[in-house]
Amino acid sequence: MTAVTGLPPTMADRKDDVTPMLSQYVELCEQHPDALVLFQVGDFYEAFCEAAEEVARVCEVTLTQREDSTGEYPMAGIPIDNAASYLERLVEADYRVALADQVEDAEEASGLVDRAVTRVITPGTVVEDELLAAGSTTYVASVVERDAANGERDGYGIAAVDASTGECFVTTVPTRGDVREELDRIQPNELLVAGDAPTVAPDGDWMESAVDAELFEPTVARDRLAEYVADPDRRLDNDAEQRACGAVLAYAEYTQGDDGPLEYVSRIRRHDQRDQLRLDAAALRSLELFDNRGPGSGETVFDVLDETASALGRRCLDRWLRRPLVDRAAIEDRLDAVDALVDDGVVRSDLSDLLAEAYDLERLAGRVSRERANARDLRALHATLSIVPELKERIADIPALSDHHARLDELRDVATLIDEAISPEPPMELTEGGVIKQSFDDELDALRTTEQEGREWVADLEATERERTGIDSLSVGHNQVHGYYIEVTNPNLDQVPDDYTRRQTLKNAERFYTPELKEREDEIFGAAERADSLEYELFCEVRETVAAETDRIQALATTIAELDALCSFSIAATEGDYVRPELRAASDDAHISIHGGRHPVVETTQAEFVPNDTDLAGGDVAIITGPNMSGKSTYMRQVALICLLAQTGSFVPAEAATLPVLDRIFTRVGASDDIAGGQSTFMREMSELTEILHDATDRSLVLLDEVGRGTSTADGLAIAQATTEFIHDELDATTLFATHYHGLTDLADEREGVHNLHFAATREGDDVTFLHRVAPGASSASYGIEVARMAGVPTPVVDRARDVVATMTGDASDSSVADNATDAADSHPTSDNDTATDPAASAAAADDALADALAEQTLDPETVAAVAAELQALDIATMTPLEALNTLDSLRSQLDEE
Ligand SMILES: Nc1ncnc2c1ncn2[C@@H]1O[C@H](COP(=O)(O)OP(=O)(O)OP(=O)(O)O)[C@@H](O)[C@H]1O
Repeated sequence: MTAVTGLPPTMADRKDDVTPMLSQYVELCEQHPDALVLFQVGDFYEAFCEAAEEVARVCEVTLTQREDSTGEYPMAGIPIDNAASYLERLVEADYRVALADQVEDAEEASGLVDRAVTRVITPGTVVEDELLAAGSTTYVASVVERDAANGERDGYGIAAVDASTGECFVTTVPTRGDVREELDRIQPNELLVAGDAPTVAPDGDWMESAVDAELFEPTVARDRLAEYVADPDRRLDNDAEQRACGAVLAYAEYTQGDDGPLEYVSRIRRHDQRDQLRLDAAALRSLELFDNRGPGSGETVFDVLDETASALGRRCLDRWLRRPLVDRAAIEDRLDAVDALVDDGVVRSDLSDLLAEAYDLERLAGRVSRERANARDLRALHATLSIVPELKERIADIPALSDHHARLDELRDVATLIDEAISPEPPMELTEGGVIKQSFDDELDALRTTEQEGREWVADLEATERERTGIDSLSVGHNQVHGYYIEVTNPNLDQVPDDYTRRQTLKNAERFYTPELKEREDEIFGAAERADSLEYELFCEVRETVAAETDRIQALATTIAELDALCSFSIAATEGDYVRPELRAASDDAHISIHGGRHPVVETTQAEFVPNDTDLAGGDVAIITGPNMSGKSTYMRQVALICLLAQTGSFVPAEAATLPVLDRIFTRVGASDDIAGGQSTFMREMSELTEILHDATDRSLVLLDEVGRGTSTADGLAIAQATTEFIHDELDATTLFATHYHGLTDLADEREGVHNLHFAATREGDDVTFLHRVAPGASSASYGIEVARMAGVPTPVVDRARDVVATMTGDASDSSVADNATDAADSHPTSDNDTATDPAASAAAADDALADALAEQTLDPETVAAVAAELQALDIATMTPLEALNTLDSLRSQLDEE
């Protein structure tokens, strides 16, 4: 089903013959051709014709038929009071939803109520609290290629804005690969593109939104930016940054109802890739920082570290993990603060308790500035401000937090204003009174007194009139239609005084008013009405005064957020038994030295996690071998994560760690771990490898996990070996390389900086136990068949596989050759064992022998052709390993029969 935006086709056909109300709808639809327009009719947002069908389908609401003087047409509506969940569905279905609200009071409107689009809701610019997860970020981003023809250097300008908090930043990156890396880090919900502008949009989880190319025009963009920063040319690095940033801001303005610049976007930050530890997309993914796609698991590194108490802190932690630091002094500052909080359990828990009372100041500031904050929001702001003095007091004696102490602005003026002006428990509605406190405004107090006195007078009226008239059953009441009345039952009507005027006749009684009651009534309602609207005016004034302090509120939000993130690090460190890493001096090489290191996530899932040491001098390459499932990947990731966490300022899961400040972490996981994607996975693996070989430096950490396995064994090994040699000889990047290519381990003999490490396993009978302990030297057996058996591969296949191994190692008489390969790791803890007893070496020899034998053999060309055709027809990407193994076996037997 194609999406329905703008004017629904059926409505377009009859647009000249619709009621005035629908012609308003037509006009608004035409003004928003890319959005699905929801049109307020009373308490509902309605859509018509094809748009109605779509709303009914996506939101699962009833499709009805509306009939008016011009005919019948489909209509579907969602209740405004409960719109959030429906809007969420529409946005999830990739719609931009334009809300056309009634912008006049229906009772006051003369004729048709005026409507206007007040908000366009899109995945990247949602600001409604109900639609946003607490502590999350929602960015709309855009990427513009630099104009080489214009004398600019190659590269791309990237900008992103979070319309709910006003956070806005730009950066410039040199290559397309870097664009991808930056977008993976930002994780925008929406990416703006324009056909006629040099926008770039790599595939990703974001929704692509086509916008008018004009937004990217250099002069248009610069003019827009000038509304936000004093000197765009100085603040932003180049034309592409300006164009990208101008466009995202224009789009954010459009979605907020096009009321001009967003005041709460008070600064535009520039990120420079060189100022942060760079993580490529593969690293973000495979280190499972934010997303754990592993089977049966769910926790991410973020989850383990997240002990934040507030949404502000959560967002800050997220930012820190996405952008670890490279500035030693800044890292040490954070570590000092965490250290101090680890040492002082009382302050730590007090801080955490206090921070839990902080509301989301970043979003509050956004709402205040957009004039969307209600009285409860201001009270929430006040509640947050009121914890600041105590926060200050708590951290006053901690030197490592002196900067935060100085930055904690109590915003007393704002706090006092809100406290004096806004009722402690105000209603949601702003126009029905109860918002402004007594004694804040004399005129308001006078009006409320008049109202109050009037009501008291009315309350006393019953007694007074009973006495005056002698009618004991006389009562005073009020209803919406007739206002105040005096009710007298029919039997007493003869006692009614002359100044009573009849207002309403009931079955058993008559209702009256007196001139004075009428006068009081006018007074009461007049005063109440004026008071309500005065309250609204006063509220708006207070909100405006607060909005003028947006910068200070945002600065306070940043400080509180940082304190929360630091506190979270200290809690995670205490609970997880982490230590403070020691950073090497800048001049030292990239030597990584970890004692008793652990993987922060895997250790939480294992009853007994085995800690492992790491000692890699800068530029060292560790070739890691070992059976499947023995812990190679976990080990490599734990080394990378320990380095990464240290550079975010966190303590690390180890007994001790002395670490360099890295510039980049690269990870490449061999093909078939990400089978999806269409592109040949091997091709992708190689192009990612290319990036490493171009960009890694002597301060980079490179993790290679089974790189090369997407192609034939010989080619794979050749590539793996050449890669290792290049990294070692040319790049000097510290590298961990997990591989099943045992041939690679020979490199350790040839090159000084190449070491072998292996993971051992023990075997008893058919049972393999993994020790998960890293040891020097190469592993001797791969235990692949054992793992296949443990995974449930049927016995005939396992047995056959053993036979094949046995044949290849030239020992056909012993089908349990794998058993013979007792754990060489235990008996030969170092690799360089005698090749004659090394099954890996004998397997290689067997390979050669088999190849020779095959070469000598004369096979029937027809059979060979048939096997080749069958091989070519295989759709390997969709086969299970078991099917592959069986097919291979059957192909082999066809040749064997020859
Ligand atoms: N140090 C450890 N202590 C305890 N358990 C561990 C340890 N390391 C890994 N494990 C467990 O072993 C499992 C397999 O680890 P991992 O994926 O690292 O193995 P691998 O050698 O990389 O396997 P493959 O070669 O198949 O990719 C992990 O999911 C975890 O449950």
